[in-house]
Amino acid sequence: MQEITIIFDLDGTIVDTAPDLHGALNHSLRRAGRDIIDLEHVRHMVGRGARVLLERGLEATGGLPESERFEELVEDFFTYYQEHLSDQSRPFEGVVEALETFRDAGAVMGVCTNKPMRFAKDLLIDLNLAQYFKATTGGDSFKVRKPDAGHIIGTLEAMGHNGGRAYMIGDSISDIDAAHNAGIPCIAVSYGYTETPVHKLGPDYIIDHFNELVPLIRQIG
Ligand SMILES: O=C(O)COP(=O)(O)O
Ligand SMILES: [Mg+2]
Repeated sequence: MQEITIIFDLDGTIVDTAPDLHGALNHSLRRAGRDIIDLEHVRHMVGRGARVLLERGLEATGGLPESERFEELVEDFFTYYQEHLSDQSRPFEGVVEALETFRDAGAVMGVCTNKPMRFAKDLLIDLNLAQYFKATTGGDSFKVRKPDAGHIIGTLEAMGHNGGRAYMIGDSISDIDAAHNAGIPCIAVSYGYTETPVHKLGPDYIIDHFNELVPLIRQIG
């Protein structure tokens, strides 16, 4: 494998975070006197960060409250989620093996997520994944975030990218658009949290299981 740089999305791509996001969202919806939402519905709401997730949850259960109340709920949601980041969230099958293989092959790896940085950092530590990544950037690391090219470019810079081959691996339109906006190819996973199937979102390659990633990258270089 030639020297390669790989940027991974987090939620829905390398870690199945939906169960804990679901738990935190329902905690906040109960606080707001709303109905709770089922897991399948919540899976499709993930992708634009925790704040947008809460916004979407409230919109789906009666609408957004006035802004002061909304900010209180955001704070409460963040506090609860911080304490339950890795209760049930686990790496998808094949992820650890692939990261080991890439590391042994000398690939430089990073994480580019729209999740707030403090959650991303703690979650990767909890799951023993932080060791694989040269840099992690969150939805609040820069002035912009995915799908803006600046989030990918900032992540590449933080990884010390030298201009060689780079790939983005993601599950949503934000990942695919961000990669393309930054001029790098995107490999989409088909099992993630997007409502629209990824084949309709224009990725360069699609994998259905993480164990397809190493052979694919070996093949395309
Ligand atoms: O938490 C989110 O909404 C998005 O996170 P992701 O960018 O890692 O998919
Ligand atoms: Mg994602």
